Amino acid sequence: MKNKKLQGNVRDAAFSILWAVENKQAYSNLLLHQTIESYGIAAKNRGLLTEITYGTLQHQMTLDYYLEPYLKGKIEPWVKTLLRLSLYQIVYLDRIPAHAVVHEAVEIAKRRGHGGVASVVNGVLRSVQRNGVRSFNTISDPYEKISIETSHPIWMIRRWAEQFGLEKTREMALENNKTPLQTVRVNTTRATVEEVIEMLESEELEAVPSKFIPECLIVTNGQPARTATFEKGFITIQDESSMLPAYALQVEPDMTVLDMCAAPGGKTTHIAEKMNNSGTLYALDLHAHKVKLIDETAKRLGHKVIETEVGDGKKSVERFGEEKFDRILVDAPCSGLGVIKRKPDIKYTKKEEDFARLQKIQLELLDQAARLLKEGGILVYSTCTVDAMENRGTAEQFLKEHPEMEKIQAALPAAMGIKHTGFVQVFPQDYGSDGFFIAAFQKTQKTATA
Ligand SMILES: C[S@@+](CC[C@H](N)C(=O)[O-])C[C@H]1O[C@@H](n2cnc3c(N)ncnc32)[C@H](O)[C@@H]1O
Repeated sequence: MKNKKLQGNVRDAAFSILWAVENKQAYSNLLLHQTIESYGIAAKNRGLLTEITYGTLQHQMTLDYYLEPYLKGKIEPWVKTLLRLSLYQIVYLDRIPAHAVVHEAVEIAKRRGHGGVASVVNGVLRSVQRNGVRSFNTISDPYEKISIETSHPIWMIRRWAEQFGLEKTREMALENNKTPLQTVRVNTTRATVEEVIEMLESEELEAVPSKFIPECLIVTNGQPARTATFEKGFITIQDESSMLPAYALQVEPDMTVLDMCAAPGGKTTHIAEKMNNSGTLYALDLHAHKVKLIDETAKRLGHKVIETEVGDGKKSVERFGEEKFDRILVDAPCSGLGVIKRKPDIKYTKKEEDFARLQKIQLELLDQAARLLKEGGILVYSTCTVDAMENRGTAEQFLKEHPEMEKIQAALPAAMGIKHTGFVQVFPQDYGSDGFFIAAFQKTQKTATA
């Protein structure tokens, strides 16, 4: 394939992102921002670029199922990528005329390949246009049907169905293909929710309060990250589920708190707000470049209690000593299956063997946290994933290994109406937020080895 990009062209830009995701295992969300810059995509076309890129990734397996009967012989992988993104527009986007999609695809095929490739692309897309796409009704296996219909790998569907049932799995997989809500957290140390709504309105955005979390706003129109309200530190971009750990921690001013896996600092800064900026809040992360992001956000928001550090949570007893903290959050590195809506590439890059490896890391981090915690202190373990082994399995294993720790009910906002027995799995379809897991523990006695 020739590397002949066409500046300013939305489809060519989408193609280059999708090809890099597939070919170089690049992350779509990071690439999207870079590509908007490098291609010089006009502001009015950015929404379309996002829609085509994410939509094609979200529906990739479904698109392949639709394409298969039309592909004769061997086809180069990049041509398949081009066909997927073109078919996505024909099948899923009503407002774009099919002939325009075919024309653009043929132009890209000519520029990046040659006349022969262009004629294959033209032939396939015109045949689909004429004959339509096949239905899922001929797929008799229920797991395979959900897998193809919602474009999730079959192992993931089987695994979820075994853990949560087929119906819940289907609901979750369908939800994962929806556009995520845009939510922001109001910096309550600086302004009230009402004041922030007014500020956003004065910048021509529309925002409504969430039904579940008092400081959460749902932005229904506009880009909050590009506002003065954001720049001046009145809001943080954060998913609603990610606002739960700061509640579960039950922090109070003047406490000593550790956020063990803190970057980029979404939860650290929320905890600082709940501490009303009084006390000490250590924010640790393994990666220096990510710790910088916590510093930047804390500065923007005007938070003074946060002490950032680059360090390995697995060695944090060595660093801080035992029984030092009133509260600890372990927002652990995880498989991320709760954020598929935002990062659809996760569906295709995760492997089933990842869960055991992640569980091992999480248990090591939690083990350190138990030792760092003062008697009577609270530890919250959270992940942005939906997997029973990784979440509940880790929490249960942790309790087995730590008789000094007791499971307690996570203190979550009452409006969420969560009836739980100590561990909370939020599914993406429950509130339209990310899939998320929270477990809270209290230390009932000193660590035996202390
Ligand atoms: C789920 S993210 C944390 C998100 C963060 N709590 C927030 O709300 O913005 C997990 C983080 O754990 C960090 N991490 C991974 N292994 C770690 C370790 N051994 N010690 C400390 N941090 C680690 C990663 O760099 C990553 O930033």
